Amino acid sequence: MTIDPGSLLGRTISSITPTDSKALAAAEDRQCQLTKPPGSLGLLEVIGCQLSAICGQVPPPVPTHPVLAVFAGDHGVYEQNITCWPQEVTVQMLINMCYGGASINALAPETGTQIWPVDIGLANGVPDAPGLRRLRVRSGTADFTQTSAMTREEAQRAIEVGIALADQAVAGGADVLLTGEVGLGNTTSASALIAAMTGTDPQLTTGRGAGSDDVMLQRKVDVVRRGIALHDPDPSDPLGVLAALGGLELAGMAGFMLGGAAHRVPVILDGVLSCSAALVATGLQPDLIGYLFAGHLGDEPGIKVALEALGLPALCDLELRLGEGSGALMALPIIRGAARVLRDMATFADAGVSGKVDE
Ligand SMILES: Cc1cc2ncn([C@H]3O[C@H](COP(=O)(O)O)[C@@H](O)[C@H]3O)c2cc1C
Ligand SMILES: O=C(O)c1cccnc1
Repeated sequence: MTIDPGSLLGRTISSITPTDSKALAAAEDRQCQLTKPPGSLGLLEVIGCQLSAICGQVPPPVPTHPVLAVFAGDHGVYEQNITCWPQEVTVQMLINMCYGGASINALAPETGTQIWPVDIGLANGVPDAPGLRRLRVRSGTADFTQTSAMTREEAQRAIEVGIALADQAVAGGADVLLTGEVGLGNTTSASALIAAMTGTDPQLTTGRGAGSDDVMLQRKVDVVRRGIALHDPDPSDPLGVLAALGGLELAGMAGFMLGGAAHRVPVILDGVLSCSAALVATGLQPDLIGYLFAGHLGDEPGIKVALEALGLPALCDLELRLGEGSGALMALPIIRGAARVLRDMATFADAGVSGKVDE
């Protein structure tokens, strides 16, 4: 793997350190002193401890300034008839997000989350729209069944767009980052990335995306197989895998994760697209894993495969199959709740509640 150590990606990778094991142990100790049977808050306790390990403090601060970056990109593999929607829906949905009409716009106010729509790789022109960030690296990927989706340089530049956005978000006060995307055809790219990075058969990583029927689903599996046969991707070279199979928005998400971890800020994954990006990003920097939360399980089979490989539990399952960042948004109150438990609960000693009876 050749990444220039002086590049933004190289510097970001080397600035990420493992999460704080002392703070983790202190948080675990505090969980046992709080007025509840130890472990009774289940995953909420695990999340709280992970938040402490991320920021190095017990209790951890309750995240109050969330930013959801929505990376939009088009896919050359669209040509293989792997989605049942017109390609122009990508740009149309990005514009819809700018004007407040997408699912994430409806869900974000519950947590005060800012939405940052980003053109990182749309195929065609994009009209002006409020809040749109124009950071295009190239105009859509190439069809990965024919050639590489993009060059290594483009893959790195797209990752660096994500890193720079995370830098900007944190500089502006963001204390938790959420990953989102839109890109018709992108579940095919994600299935390919997950299959390649985990060595799993594409039949097990490929799902129906935005509503493929049985025939289209089988075509998607075949397309993924062809892509993997053509490129023979090497999981020890995550940048090469990403360049071969795409997409630009997945690269942007990977960078956003790395950028968050470099600032010791938690990052919430969304569905199958961000899970595929997380495999690439943790391949580039394994210590990233301590900063990631898996927002939800969802319907796409690739999510389960990816989360098992990453070793991350999903925080909830609302049977979502939308993307955009919708599942990450729904997980945020759970993460906030976990931080509040460590901050606001009384200890047995403080509250005068008797401890467990020794047997
Ligand atoms: C109206 C609409 C809004 C969406 N918002 C997210 N997606 C989701 O569906 C797409 C992936 O599914 P596939 O791989 O089957 O094309 C991505 O854009 C993803 O964000 C949408 C899809 C549609 C149709
Ligand atoms: O898991 C997801 O995020 C997802 C599933 C289907 C379509 N688009 C996104």
